[in-house]
Amino acid sequence: MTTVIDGKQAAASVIEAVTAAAAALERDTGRRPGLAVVIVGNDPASHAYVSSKSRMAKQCGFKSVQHTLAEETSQETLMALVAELNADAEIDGVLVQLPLPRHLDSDAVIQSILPEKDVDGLHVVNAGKLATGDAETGLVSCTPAGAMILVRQIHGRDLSGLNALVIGRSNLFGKPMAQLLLAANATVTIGHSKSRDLPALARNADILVAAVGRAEMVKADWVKPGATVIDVGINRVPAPDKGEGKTRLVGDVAFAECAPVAGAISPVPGGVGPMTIAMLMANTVIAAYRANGKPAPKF
Ligand SMILES: Nc1nc2c(c(=O)[nH]1)N[C@@H](CN(C=O)c1ccc(C(=O)N[C@@H](CCC(=O)O)C(=O)O)cc1)CN2
Repeated sequence: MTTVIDGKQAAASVIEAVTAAAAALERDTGRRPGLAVVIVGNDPASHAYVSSKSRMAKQCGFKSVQHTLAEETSQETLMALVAELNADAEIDGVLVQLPLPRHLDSDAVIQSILPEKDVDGLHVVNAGKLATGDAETGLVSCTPAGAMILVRQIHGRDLSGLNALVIGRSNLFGKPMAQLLLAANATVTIGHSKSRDLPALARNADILVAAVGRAEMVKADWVKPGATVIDVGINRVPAPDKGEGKTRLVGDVAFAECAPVAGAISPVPGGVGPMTIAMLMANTVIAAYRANGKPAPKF
């Protein structure tokens, strides 16, 4: 029987623990964790994600600040805002929603966030700490951290002897996911658009993580029987059955055909997606504990 991994339930458990940790910090220090979320432009999906982040931060008992900037915002204005948030003692976490409009240099903006406030885990200092195994002082990118919690539900903390394939090599997901799997002792391969035979690599994987951004690309004959399949894709495709112009959300994995072959599989929606926001809250509470000189909770 295939296990369908419930990301909403896992996210709810993380949020419960974050809320308790935030309340304990406020009791001890009189300070609540503070999260600032910055969005530039008009992308409707990004606005929806940012609203969820701000709402969830409030629900967790944080000070929650949202900065909504116009599409034509200059690099200087955005960097000045990040500098202001870096200097704000009430703000523990700064997140700039991606993607930014094309005229802006995302990397320069992300690298200007103080590493200790980089709750997206994208600063080179945090990426470097992850790569060198420093889990104690760094911050890990939210989606891979969340995906790893789902993997742990199935396999526990030690992945010794298991082959893992991560399809995708982005800084936001593929690279940190591979590092987390490696740190848990898996034998890790990173596949991407230039890999010679992705289906063959996938068939060798006990843990198959798909983050390619191509709707339902992973087919049933890519999946090793009994494998754990983690789908990180978020693709909107036309859904004429729902009415003209309507869309539905699908992952990078063809769920209906892969589920019967897999041992465990995360759905889209309701799998990794909800974990992204939960882990952002976890990173913010971790940053707040550290800023107050207290040992940070683990998630
Ligand atoms: N600065 C960042 N930008 C972006 C990140 C990020 O981690 N940091 N990730 C994505 C978008 N994202 C959060 O920002 C995100 C994506 C998806 C979900 C989610 O809960 N998805 C639901 C479905 C939601 C829907 O119906 O559209 C699910 O999969 O169940 C949360 C957050 C890019 N930008």
